Amino acid sequence: MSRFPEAFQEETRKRLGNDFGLFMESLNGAAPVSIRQNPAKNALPLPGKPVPWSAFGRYLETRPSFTLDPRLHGGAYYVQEASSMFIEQAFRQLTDLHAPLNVLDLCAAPGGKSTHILSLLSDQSLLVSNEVIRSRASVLAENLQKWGYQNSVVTNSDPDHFQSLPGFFDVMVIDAPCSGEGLFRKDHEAAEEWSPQHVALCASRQKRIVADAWPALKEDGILIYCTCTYNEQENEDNLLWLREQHDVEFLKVSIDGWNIQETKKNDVIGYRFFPHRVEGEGFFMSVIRKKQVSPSLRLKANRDLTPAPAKIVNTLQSWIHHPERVSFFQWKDLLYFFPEAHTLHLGMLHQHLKVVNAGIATATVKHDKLIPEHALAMSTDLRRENFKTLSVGHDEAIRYLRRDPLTLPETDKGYHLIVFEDVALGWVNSLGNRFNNMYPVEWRIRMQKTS
Ligand SMILES: C[S@@+](CC[C@H](N)C(=O)[O-])C[C@H]1O[C@@H](n2cnc3c(N)ncnc32)[C@H](O)[C@@H]1O
Repeated sequence: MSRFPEAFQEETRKRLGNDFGLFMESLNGAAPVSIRQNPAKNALPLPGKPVPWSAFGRYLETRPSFTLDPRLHGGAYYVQEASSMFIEQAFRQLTDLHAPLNVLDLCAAPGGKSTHILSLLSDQSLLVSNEVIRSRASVLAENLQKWGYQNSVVTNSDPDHFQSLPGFFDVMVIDAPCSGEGLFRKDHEAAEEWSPQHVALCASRQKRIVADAWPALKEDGILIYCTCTYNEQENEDNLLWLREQHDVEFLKVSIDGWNIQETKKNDVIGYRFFPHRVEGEGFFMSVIRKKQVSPSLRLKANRDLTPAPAKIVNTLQSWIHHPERVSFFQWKDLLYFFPEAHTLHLGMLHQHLKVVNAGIATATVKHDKLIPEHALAMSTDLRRENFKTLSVGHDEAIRYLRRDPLTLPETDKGYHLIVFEDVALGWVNSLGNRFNNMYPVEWRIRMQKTS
C-alpha cells in the first residue's frame, strides 16, 4: 500500500492526468540537494549546476555533512530546496530592486526566504522578518545573524499586530504554514498528518493570516503568496476569497523553459512546481498587486533607542565599512548599528511589534572596555583589516565551532577573528598562549567528527 493518503492521490490524479504515474514515481525517488550562496560572503560562484531561476542557487551531486562545513556556520551559504528559490523571479521581474523598499516576510522561520530576499534587495531597503512562534523566531534570528546584513529586523508578533502599520510595506511575502503536500517525498510526517480536514484547517488559518496582514501593504504594493502544497483550497481559493473583498490584480511571471506549470483559476494566476517536472520539491506561488489606497503612516522618533555614548562611537565607526550610513545605538545592554535611513521605521516597529533583533549587535561594554559581539564577526560590513585575524584549517575550525580546546600558535593579546577559507567564524580572546573561545555556547556544534 502507498504511504500517501488515498484522497490526496485521487485529487492529484485528477490534476495531473497522464502525468500522475510519473509524479508518484518521483515521490519515491531521491530529493535533489541544493544550496543558495551568500553573494556578500563569496567572491567566486560555488561549484555545481545552477538552479535555473536563481542567480545564487546550486545543485550538489551528493549531500555533504553540512554540519561539519565551517562555511555554513559563517553564513557563506544556506541549504534550501530549489523550487522555493523561485520567489527571486517575483522580485526581479515585478519590483524595482534599485529602489528603497520596505519588505515584510511574515512567516519567516527558519529564514530561507528572508536570507534570499536580503541578497536581492539594495542596501537602502529594509527587511522585516517575522515569526509568530518564539522558539522559531530565535532560529530565524540566528540564521539572519549568520547571513550578516544590517538592513534586517526580526520580530516575533502575531500577524494581526501588523495592522498597526497601515501601508508600510512595498512588498509582503506570505510563505504560509500549509498541509505540505509538496514535501511528501522528504517529510514522511507531513504525509501522515495529511487529511481533508487538515487541508481545510490550514486554508482557514491562511485566510486569517492574509486578512490580518493585508492593511500593512501599500497601494500598488505586491503580495507574494506561497505554500509548499498543491491543492486549490490553500492556494487559488484563498486568493479568490481575497479578491472578493479587495481590489487586486494577479501578476504574471515569465517562466520560459523551466517546466514550471502556470495555472489559472478565474483570474488567479499561479505557478506550480511538481517534482517530476522540475528539480525541486512541490511549491506554489502567486503574485498579487494591491489596488486600493492605504492610509499613510506618520513616523515618530523612538525613545527606546538611546544613541551610543559619544566617547566610543569613533572606535565603533572604525570597525565597519561606511560608518557614515549607519547610526549606533544602545538597546538593552548591547551596542548596535543600523541603517541611518531607517531609524524612524525602526521606531515604528518597536512601537507596535515585539522586536527580537534590529541591525548588527556590535559590542558590549565591560569595565570601560568594548567586547566585540559575534554578530559583528558575521557582518558583511565588518572592516576586517582593522582586526587581528587567525586563519585556521578545517580541523581547528571544527574545534572552534564545538568550543573544544584550541591549539593555535601564540599571538598578541586581544581579540582575534577566526577565519576559515576567507569566511569569518567568530572571535577568540587571546591571552598570549591561551585563548578564550567566544563562539556562542548555544550554537556550538554537538556532532562528533566522523572521519
Ligand atoms: C512554511 S513555514 C515558513 C518557511 C520560511 N518562510 C522559510 O523560507 O524558511 C511557515 C511558518 O509559519 C509559521 N506559522 C504557524 N502558524 C502561524 C500563524 N498562525 N501565523 C503566522 N505564522 C504562522 C510557522 O511557525 C512557520 O515558521
